[in-house]
Amino acid sequence: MSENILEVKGLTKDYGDFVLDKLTFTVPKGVIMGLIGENGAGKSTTINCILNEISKTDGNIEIFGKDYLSEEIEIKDKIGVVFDENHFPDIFTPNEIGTYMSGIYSKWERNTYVNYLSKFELPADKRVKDFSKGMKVKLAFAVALSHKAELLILDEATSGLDPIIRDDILDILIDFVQDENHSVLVSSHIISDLEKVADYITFIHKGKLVFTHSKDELVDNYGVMSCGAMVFDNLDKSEIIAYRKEDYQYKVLVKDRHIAEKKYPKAIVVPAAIEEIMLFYVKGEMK
Ligand SMILES: Nc1ncnc2c1ncn2[C@@H]1O[C@H](COP(=O)(O)OP(=O)(O)OP(=O)(O)O)[C@@H](O)[C@H]1O
Repeated sequence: MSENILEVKGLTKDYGDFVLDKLTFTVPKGVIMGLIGENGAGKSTTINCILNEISKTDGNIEIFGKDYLSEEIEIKDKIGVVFDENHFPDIFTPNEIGTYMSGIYSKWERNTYVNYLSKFELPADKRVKDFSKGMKVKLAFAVALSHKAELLILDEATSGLDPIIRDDILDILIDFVQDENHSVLVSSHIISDLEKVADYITFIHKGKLVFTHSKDELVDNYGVMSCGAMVFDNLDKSEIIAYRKEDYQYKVLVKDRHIAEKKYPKAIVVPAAIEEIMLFYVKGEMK
């Protein structure tokens, strides 16, 4: 059995004016993979292709070592999904949704579901149409976490939640992957949340993969160097990912801050936060 829960190889979706272009990344067992990118980068397109909600133009996707298209029912049974919009018919109550889900998922756990409804303070007998947006998302989490899923796929799911419940959800995700057999693929604009919990980060920009790295590798190695024009002019192009010119100095994103520190003692080099790395790639200039 593969050590990867999800393998995406050369995934391409051509919308004409937008192309998700030969995206390749893997989600190993036991990890939380954060998917980042600007608005319109292609995160939802990637997730929708993975879930076969839209058809791909090209490429290969394997989940649990299997081709989605040939074993969709078995695979869907083991995936918990939360989007930022409501999944459930408005006229149902959480109790009715629980009954319905027990017929959908082979490993539905009513007690777990009832416990999550209580933990998330969701009224079991109120219709979903009268729920707030955050309550609907919490309900989707309760369902996703109550059928012994092995893979959670969350598309911008936590953005509408308050910081307290978001923190609870992050703890739940960390717990979820503890047994080393479960994984999470989570897209989010709240990069600080991903910084807290993700083991890997996959970054898409304008439909193309920028990188897929372990978070430790990013945090340990990437750096932002502040320097004057003289140092900047002498920098080797190959050492720089991108730079931004400020009033009196240059800010430069470097892949290996330890090398930069030694080589340019006059410059100040600090670790790069993931949000900064993303900003440099999207808004920075290349030398
Ligand atoms: N059904 C569609 N037909 C044509 N183009 C589409 C369709 N769905 C998405 N797109 C295009 O694909 C591109 C990527 O959109 P996508 O929703 O994947 O981005 P995203 O990274 O999830 O963005 P956001 O952070 O804003 O949610 C956009 O240019 C969008 O217009």
